[in-house]
Amino acid sequence: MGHCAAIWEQRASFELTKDWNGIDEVVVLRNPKGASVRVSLHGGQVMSWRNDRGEELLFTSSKAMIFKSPKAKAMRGGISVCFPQFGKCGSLEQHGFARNRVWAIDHNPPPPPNPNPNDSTSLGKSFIDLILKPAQEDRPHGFELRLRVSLALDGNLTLISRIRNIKNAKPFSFSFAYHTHLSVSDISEVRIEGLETLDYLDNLCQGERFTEQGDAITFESEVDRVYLSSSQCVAVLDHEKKRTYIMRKQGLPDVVVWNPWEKKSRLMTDFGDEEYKQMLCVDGAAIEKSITLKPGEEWTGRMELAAVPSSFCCDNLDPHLNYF
Ligand SMILES: O=P(O)(O)OC[C@H]1O[C@@H](O)[C@H](O)[C@@H](O)[C@@H]1O
Repeated sequence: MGHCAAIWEQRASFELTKDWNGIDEVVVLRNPKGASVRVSLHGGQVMSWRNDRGEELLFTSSKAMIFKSPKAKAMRGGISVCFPQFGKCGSLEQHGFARNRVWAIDHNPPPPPNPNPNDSTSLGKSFIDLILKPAQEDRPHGFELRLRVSLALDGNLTLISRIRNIKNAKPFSFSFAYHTHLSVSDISEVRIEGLETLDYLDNLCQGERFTEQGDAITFESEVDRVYLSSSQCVAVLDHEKKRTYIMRKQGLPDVVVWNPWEKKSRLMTDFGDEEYKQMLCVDGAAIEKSITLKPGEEWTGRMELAAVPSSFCCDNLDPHLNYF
């Protein structure tokens, strides 16, 4: 294993390339097996995650508007960062400003505050560190948001966000989500495991609280829910593709599940009428209980995604296990 890691580290690299429209920079991470991840500096948004067979694992709308100016909205698809607000719960634009801003590459990120000796976040991985600092008018103002996006040798994608309240700033509170658009073969063939029996807030019923009735979640109409206090592991099973996405998370107790279904899809200008069939949003999030940071404090939210053959899941997945 040590030998493999050494070879991998020599080869680990990322390329910095210009986006298709020549305006926004995109970082491309590759692993030696051919898996890749593309991250835009616009929004710190993950735009693509491909496995070693070149299959795209994230959904992007064919009508997605690619950022055409620094003020452009987030692209419809991939994984975007919702900060400091989730949805419309606050005075800011939907899902906060972080996904609409141009981030910078962080060439010298500070070490994590409480390093875990077993944490191999950077070991054997290709990664990029990005940073977002507040604009003059931003509230909260005293934050620094760091995002590490890494691609492992096994093709797993990990996002680690660290939000710090800088010294001498006022305490502030925020919500957070990794707005994750998974690519699925057919939404009616998909089910989510790991959220059974949980309470959820239903955004289609003014945020009213309900309890899931104990079955895996399947889809036959619009869904827009925030599942509360979930375990660290959630699985999305795609029967037709025989593929399972496994989401492991830390610091992100909630899980948003969203599919606009037919009627709402038609109202979205950057989304095809039929594309709801090929997309499912499952977001690792901290929404119900907002996070509060005093000056000098830091919060970390980590989400790891794996895409494995479904046979792996049946035999090996226990959503209640601690995978970290
Ligand atoms: O169009 P946006 O801003 O990316 O949001 C899409 C959806 O994102 C989900 O996370 C929300 O729960 C939905 O309410 C929202 O409609």
